[in-house]
Amino acid sequence: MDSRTSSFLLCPPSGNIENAGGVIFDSYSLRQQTRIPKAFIWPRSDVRPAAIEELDAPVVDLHGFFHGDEESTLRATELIAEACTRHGFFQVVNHGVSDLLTRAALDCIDDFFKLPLSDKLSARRKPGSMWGYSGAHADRFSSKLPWKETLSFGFGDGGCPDRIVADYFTSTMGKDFERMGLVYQMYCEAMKNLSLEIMELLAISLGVQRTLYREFFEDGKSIMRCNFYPPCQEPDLTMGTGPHCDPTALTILQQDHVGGLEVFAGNKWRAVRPIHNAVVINIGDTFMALSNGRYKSCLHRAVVNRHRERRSLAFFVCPREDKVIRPPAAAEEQIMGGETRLYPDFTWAQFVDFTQRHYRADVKTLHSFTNWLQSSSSPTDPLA
Ligand SMILES: C=C1C[C@]23C[C@@]1(O)CC[C@H]2[C@]1(C)CCC[C@@](C)(C(=O)O)[C@H]1[C@@H]3C(=O)O
Ligand SMILES: O=C(O)CCC(=O)C(=O)O
Ligand SMILES: [Fe+2]
Repeated sequence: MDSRTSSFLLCPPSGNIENAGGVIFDSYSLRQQTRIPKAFIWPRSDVRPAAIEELDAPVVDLHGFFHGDEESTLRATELIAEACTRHGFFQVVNHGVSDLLTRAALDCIDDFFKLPLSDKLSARRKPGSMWGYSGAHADRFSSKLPWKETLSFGFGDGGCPDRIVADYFTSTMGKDFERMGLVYQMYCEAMKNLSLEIMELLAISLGVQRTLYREFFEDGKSIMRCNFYPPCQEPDLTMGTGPHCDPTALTILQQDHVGGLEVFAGNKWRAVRPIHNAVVINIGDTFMALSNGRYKSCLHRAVVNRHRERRSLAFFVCPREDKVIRPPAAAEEQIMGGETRLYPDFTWAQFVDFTQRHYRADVKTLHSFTNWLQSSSSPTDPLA
């Protein structure tokens, strides 16, 4: 039998495990095989060509902005405007997130993903939920499986006091995870605060009222995702995370020092070298729609390597689910500039539902969603 057809159903000491949604991914047992299963092999067009050059994107120093220095703020917003108009990607330093907290959040990735599989499965994502543990999304997809394990959970809906993350860890995984829950509770609070500061910079860079996007997003419920990418014996055949634009509005990504994030810009894949004390900011589909396409949703992917594990923390900023995504009326002139609308009105609830129940997010999610919305509401649709 071709070794690639061997099932990657884990055969942990406790024997086979079937979950409600299909097979389970156990990177440990997979790594013992000389070849990766066919389900993890991606089309050549997704994996090749490898990135050779590095991405030339600004590293924006937030120190002056945080201290009310108007000239430094203006410089920051000019760098942001140019980067977001081109490829939707920049990095920030002096962002105010404690290095100790960042290190603790990254270390907790190892603490969780190195647990025995049965412990991770106690937190496995349940069908219909975005929260929980997932191995290669093997319970959702049957091909183009990403070589990664993820742990996702929600943060904040404006309610106070917000202990939603800390409570999630203890209620789902038990008292032993209380510290991990507190670390991620504090990390998400820091990410939310930083995201609202970035929203102010985005508003200034677009020439709209400074608090416009802060107010739009401050009562939103964001999504936190811990990514763990095991080493892979055939790294050139698979993807850690395939080419995609984030459907959300803004992503704050903390990567470790290993490297693997790539951005498609200037008609080629470019490597994003990790910068110590910097975090990545990328524009997502929802903010591209809010800006009527002025700011680009960043096309990116994550590759894996043969020898080193890689970890990343992705904080996905979302608006409240019922908020209508359209260029704000108060900024009509600055955003639209007399141009026509590129995208129909939609709510975040509709879009996220599309990515979870109807469509696997990829390089053209917003375009596919727009077509889906319009076809399902067209008068010819008998179900309309
Ligand atoms: C709304 C979302 C869907 C995904 C998580 C996220 O919160 C933002 C990024 C999306 C994703 C990472 C884009 C690539 C494909 C995907 C399936 C993945 O590799 O995890 C996407 C996430 C998802 O769970 O659908
Ligand atoms: O791990 C990375 O560097 C990128 C992950 C990513 O793009 C995502 O989770 O949406
Ligand atoms: Fe992403």
